[in-house]
Amino acid sequence: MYKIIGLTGGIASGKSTISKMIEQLGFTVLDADIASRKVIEPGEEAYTKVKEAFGEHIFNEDGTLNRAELGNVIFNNEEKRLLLNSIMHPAVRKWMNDRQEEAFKRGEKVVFQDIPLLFEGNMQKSFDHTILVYVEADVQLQRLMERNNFSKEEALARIRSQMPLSEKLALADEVINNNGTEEESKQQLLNILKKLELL
Ligand SMILES: CC(C)(COP(=O)(O)OP(=O)(O)OC[C@H]1O[C@@H](n2cnc3c(N)ncnc32)[C@H](O)[C@@H]1OP(=O)(O)O)[C@@H](O)C(=O)NCCC(=O)NCCS
Ligand SMILES: Nc1ncnc2c1ncn2[C@@H]1O[C@H](COP(=O)(O)OP(=O)(O)O)[C@@H](O)[C@H]1O
Repeated sequence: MYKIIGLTGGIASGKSTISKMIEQLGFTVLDADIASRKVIEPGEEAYTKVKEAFGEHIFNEDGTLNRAELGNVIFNNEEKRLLLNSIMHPAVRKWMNDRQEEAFKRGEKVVFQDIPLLFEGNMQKSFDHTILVYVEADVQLQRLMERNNFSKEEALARIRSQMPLSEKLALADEVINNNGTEEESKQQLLNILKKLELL
């Protein structure tokens, strides 16, 4: 039987950190952030649609997406964010599902999908299990400001565009509390994978 595991959290909660650990154990992890970069390369369908919807000013002179500019637009304007989501998310889902099929054809039995907006998109039914990477709000803010060199306002605008992690707790099957050290989180991950009989 094939298994599909959803890994989620919030911005800077530690999804990539946990994803790396999962990959080191030999599993395939598909990353929705990578998918969202692929589907907006020049020539792709989402590229044309985003250009029509948002205009030339969010693109660089070489035609590539100016990510900082589009980020400034959508993290400060809910209507525009939902518009971008409506263009990007079907393309991201298709990219992820195509890669997943390839992994299963290679003979893999389990695939993880790292999706920041899994619960916002009400996608839990598509997964056999969901794992939430959780941190307290103050830790999330601190780590985001440090990782991206964001001001408090820039960081809060991004955090507030997502469902609070405290609300995601009730929706997840399994939780990794990533407030502590990476080693502590790794131990929690191993326990969950053993419980799910994946190790
Ligand atoms: C707006 C955008 C161009 C900004 O690009 P960027 O500055 O390079 O930022 P990233 O793509 O690395 O995104 C940073 C984080 O913002 C959050 N984020 C991205 N798009 C978001 C959205 N539409 N709504 C809420 N949060 C979003 C994610 O949590 C993301 O990843 P992380 O949790 O792994 O840190 C880009 O985020 C984008 O294309 N977003 C739309 C696609 C999307 O919804 N992606 C999320 C996964 S499907
Ligand atoms: N347990 C931890 N202790 C200290 N720093 C951490 C821990 N987990 C993640 N980080 C750091 O916090 C930031 C956000 O983690 P990251 O894995 O990039 O989150 P996400 O993929 O959810 O956005 C990164 O700079 C990362 O190195």
